[in-house]
Amino acid sequence: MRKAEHQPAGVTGVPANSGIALRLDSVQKQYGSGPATLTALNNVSLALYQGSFTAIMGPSGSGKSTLLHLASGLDKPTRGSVHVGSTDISQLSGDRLTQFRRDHVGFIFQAYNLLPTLSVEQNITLPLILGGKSADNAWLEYLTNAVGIGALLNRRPAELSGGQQQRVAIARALISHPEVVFADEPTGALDSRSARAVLDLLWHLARELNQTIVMVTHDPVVAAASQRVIFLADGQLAGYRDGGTAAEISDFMTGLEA
Ligand SMILES: Nc1ncnc2c1ncn2[C@@H]1O[C@H](COP(=O)(O)OP(=O)(O)OP(=O)(O)O)[C@@H](O)[C@H]1O
Repeated sequence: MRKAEHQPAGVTGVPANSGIALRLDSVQKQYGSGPATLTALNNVSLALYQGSFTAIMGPSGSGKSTLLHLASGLDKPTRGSVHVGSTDISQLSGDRLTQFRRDHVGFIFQAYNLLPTLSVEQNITLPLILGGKSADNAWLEYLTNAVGIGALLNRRPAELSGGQQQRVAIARALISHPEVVFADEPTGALDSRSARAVLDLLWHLARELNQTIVMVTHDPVVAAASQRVIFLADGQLAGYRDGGTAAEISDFMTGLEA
C-alpha cells in the first residue's frame, strides 16, 4: 500500500494534452465562513489517464461526494484548479460550464434517473437533444450493442430490469463521447449478479473504448473491480492501491476509520 504524504495519487506535474483526462491541482473546498468554516477537501492533487477506471473510497464524510462534484463541474473549488482534458473548468461558469458538462462529462447515478415516459432510445439521446444536437446513429447502435441493450431500444424503462436500466443510463452517459464519466454508487441498487455485470461493463468500456471512469463507492467489492482505488480521509488523499482484492481494500478502509 502506498501512502500519499509525499506522492499524490496518479501522476502530477504533467501538462494538459498528454493523455490526462482529469487533473486536480491543490484543490481545496470549504463550506461556510468564519468560525463555522468546514474544510471538506484540503490540498487534493491527482491526475487520471484517459481510459483509466478509478474508484474513490473513504469513510463517511471524508469528501468523496465533494470530490466528485468538483471534478465534474457541479461545484467549484475554493482554491486550486480542475482540468477536464485541457479545459480548466474552475474558470468556467453559468451557461459555458453547463454546456461544457453536457458535451464533455457523463454521469451515472445509483438511481438510474431515466424518464419513464420516454423510450430507451429517447432516454439515451436526451442529453444530445437538450444540447441542440442530433444522435450519431452509428455510435448509438455501437454503444447500445456494446452495453447489451441493442434489442431494447423501443421499450420504456419500467419494462426493464434494474441491471438493464443501469445499462441504459451508462449508454446515456457515453452518448456524447465524454472525456470523463463519473459514477456515484452505480451498482448500489442492483443485486450482486447484475452489479457484477455492470462493473464488468465499466471495465470493458475503459479498456476497449478508452473511456475514463471515476466511481465513488462504499463497497470494497465494487472498488476491487476498478484499476486503481484512491482513498480519502478527512478531506485529504490517504493513499492509493492498484489491483487490490476486496479484502485488502476493506483492511485499508478499516485502518482509515480507526
Ligand atoms: N453543502 C454543504 N455544506 C456544508 N457542509 C457540507 C456540504 N456538503 C458536504 N459538507 C461536509 O463536507 C464533508 C464532506 O462531505 P462529503 O459529502 O463530500 O463526504 P462523503 O465522503 O461523500 O460522505 P458519505 O460517504 O457519507 O456520503 C462532511 O463533513 C460534510 O458534512
